[in-house]
Amino acid sequence: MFGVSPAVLQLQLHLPNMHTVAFQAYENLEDVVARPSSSKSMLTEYFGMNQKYPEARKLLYREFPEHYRWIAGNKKWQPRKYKRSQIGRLVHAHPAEGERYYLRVLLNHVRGATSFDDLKTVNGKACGSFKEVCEQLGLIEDDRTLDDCMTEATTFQMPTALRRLFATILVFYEATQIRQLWDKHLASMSEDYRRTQSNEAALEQMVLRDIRDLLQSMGKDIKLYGLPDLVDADGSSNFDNTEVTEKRQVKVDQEHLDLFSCLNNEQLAGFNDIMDHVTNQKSQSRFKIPIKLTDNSMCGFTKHSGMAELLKQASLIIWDEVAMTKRQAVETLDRSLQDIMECSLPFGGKVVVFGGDFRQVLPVVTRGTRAQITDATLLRSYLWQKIRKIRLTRNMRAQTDPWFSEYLLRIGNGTEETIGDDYVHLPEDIVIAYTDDDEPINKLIEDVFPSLHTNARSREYMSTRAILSTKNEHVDDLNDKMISRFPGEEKVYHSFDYIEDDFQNNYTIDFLN
Ligand SMILES: Nc1ncnc2c1ncn2[C@@H]1O[C@H](COP(=O)(O)OP(=O)(O)OP(=O)(O)O)[C@@H](O)[C@H]1O
Repeated sequence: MFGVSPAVLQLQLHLPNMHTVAFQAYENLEDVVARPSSSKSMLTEYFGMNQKYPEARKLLYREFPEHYRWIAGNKKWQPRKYKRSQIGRLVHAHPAEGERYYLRVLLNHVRGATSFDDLKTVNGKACGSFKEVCEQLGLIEDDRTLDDCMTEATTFQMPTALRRLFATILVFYEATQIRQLWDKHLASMSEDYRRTQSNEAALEQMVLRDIRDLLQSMGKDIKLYGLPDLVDADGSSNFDNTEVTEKRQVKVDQEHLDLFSCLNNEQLAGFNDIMDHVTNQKSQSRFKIPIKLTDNSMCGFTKHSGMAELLKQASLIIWDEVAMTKRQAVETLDRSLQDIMECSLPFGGKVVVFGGDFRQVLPVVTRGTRAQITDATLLRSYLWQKIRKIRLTRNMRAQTDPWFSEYLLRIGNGTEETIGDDYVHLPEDIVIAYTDDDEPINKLIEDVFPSLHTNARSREYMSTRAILSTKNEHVDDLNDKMISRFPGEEKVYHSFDYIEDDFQNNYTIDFLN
């Protein structure tokens, strides 16, 4: 329930010749590269405009969209006839990206650059890198910047993100005062561990171990950086690794354990069946499955990572709502577990429990046919035959309404009488009659959100009801109608784009809004 005004245009940011070029799969790459438009981007054309028009040079790159319109099809900037409120935002660049980050700093401060080389020239003298230009113009200061970077990050990032940032700084920056940086930021980097560990030495070891693992994943050794000694630096671990420690610390609510006594017969039989296969402790998990799935993809953790260790130790893996998961994701986990466990049984011999209902939502296959969607489900996997099926058929959610519960089951099982092939008759009491005006929508809102005006501030009331819709435009329409029924005045919150005396570029736009 919010809007952004004025509209924002994302501005491309790239080093020379590193911009993206779109092409069709069937096109010849040499032809694509030779095409004149392939060498153009928002940034190169911004330089081009500065070469041609002196008035353009008064603007920063990010101010450009307020005065010029980007014509994406022709890849060119065109002066705006009417001033329309659109503002530009340079896409984010992390300091660890090096030159691209410094290019971003420069574009945010230098007006009228006519080329990358022009941007690299200070007082007529060519510099070797964008970083050097930033230093010459006083836009960055080395170690202080790193300290500022960590300090800024502590205000809005979680300790895990801070540890990653610290490791990144070590790898990508030639920081000279690493130990001071460590001492100053250790407390923020260990904040999450502090909840379960009060011993300072042990805390320091926990953070060090994380940093070691992060550095290792970037191909570096923690011993290079002069940090405090790591007790288990040789790998003879006195401690478990982070993933295992965290999961072992998860406390299960008594309330949840007590649910066991309420299980119905089917549920109890299923529970016993599963527990027969499991001896030790439960563990739910996340697997770092890659987004692009192929028949050979593997999970994104290495065999010696914390995640692999956690999976090795897990007695049970639960994967819920598997009906909407592409089978390739499950097959990826199968391959990875076989690899980790060095065992060719399905899932490397681990007990995996899948929950789901194929009568509910199936996987999303973009513009897929019915056959392609079905093919993406676990039902079509080589694994399906090997999976033991436990069926839960009693509807416990609607048990106070046996008629509705039976009705849903009949629809799910395809035994409810249909009109044509696809339509079923809905009971009158859940239908709102359609008329050509706003009346049905108003009635829907009143049925789902009765007395909205008086209840709008109740968290319980607002969080236990929702209206679902098929299209965004309907959602926007419903939102507008509902907001107009809210008590109180509408408020507009403004964000700030820059801090006036921020000469060191400590507060980037992304941080401010
Ligand atoms: N044995 C039981 N006794 C009482 N209530 C139960 C029992 N089993 C389930 N329920 C209730 O039924 C509702 C549905 O349970 P649950 O979410 O576990 O079902 P589900 O099959 O996973 O649902 P979905 O199809 O949405 O995934 C919950 O409110 C739960 O508390």
